[in-house]
Amino acid sequence: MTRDDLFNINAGIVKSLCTAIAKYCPSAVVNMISNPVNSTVPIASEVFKKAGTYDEKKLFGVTTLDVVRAKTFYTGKAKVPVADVNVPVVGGHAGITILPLFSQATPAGNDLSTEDIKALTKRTQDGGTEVVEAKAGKGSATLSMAYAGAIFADACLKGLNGVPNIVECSFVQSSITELPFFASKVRLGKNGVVEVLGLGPLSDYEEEGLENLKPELKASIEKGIKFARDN
Ligand SMILES: NC(=O)c1ccc[n+]([C@@H]2O[C@H](COP(=O)([O-])OP(=O)(O)OC[C@H]3O[C@@H](n4cnc5c(N)ncnc54)[C@H](O)[C@@H]3O)[C@@H](O)[C@H]2O)c1
Ligand SMILES: O=C(O)C[C@H](O)C(=O)O
Repeated sequence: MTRDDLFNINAGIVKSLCTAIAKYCPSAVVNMISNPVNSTVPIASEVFKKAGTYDEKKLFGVTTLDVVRAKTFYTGKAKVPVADVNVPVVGGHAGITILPLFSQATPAGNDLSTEDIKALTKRTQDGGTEVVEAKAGKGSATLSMAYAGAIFADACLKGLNGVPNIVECSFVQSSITELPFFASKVRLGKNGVVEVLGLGPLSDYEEEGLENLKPELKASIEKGIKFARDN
């Protein structure tokens, strides 16, 4: 099962929860973790627009798990201390839409080959599946989810409390590509998003990944918008 297969069940749940958010806590910061995030965030935006409460600075898709995975796998290969590692992950939160930018990873892992980078990228994209397969029929990808969710929620709270320079990757309304929603580094502040940061310099491999992910991500976004408008 892919995250997209969850659409039929979760789209309606997300829509009803967002309808309640619009009614009872219309100015809340909403961290959307329900899958498929690439569609549920657009669903939420449509529900909030219809209710007149949409604030694009306060709607986030949680993609932190992809960053946690990219950092962990990179650390293992690059032999650098995990506590110091940073890897931006952009695009979306499903399969090839997850695009880790290992060319921007810090500290740099200078001796990583192109094949290493390709393998790390694939492993990050398939991180959830790897857990599901390891559990061998005993359930979903329940590894490090709470950890990732807590990192992102904590960053949002720090931003809301005025702590400066809080930056995390998240799937947000965006104009850094032609797609209306996109995950990239986002600066967080007292009202949610302060700034959606650009992608920075990409390697040829990442440029190719970026172009390859756009059709799937576009379709998932449009599917969410259509669902919200038709239901
Ligand atoms: N974005 C991410 O990184 C990420 C990480 C973890 C989980 N997820 C997603 O989060 C969702 C939840 O995963 P989980 O592991 O916590 O699942 P879970 O089954 O443990 O929990 C789901 C909860 O939703 C409740 N629920 C069901 N229908 C509801 C409704 N109509 N209204 C309100 N609540 C309802 C259930 O009672 C249950 O408590 C899934 O869509 C999963 O794919 C995403
Ligand atoms: O895939 C899931 O079910 C949860 C989460 O989105 C993940 O990346 O593991």
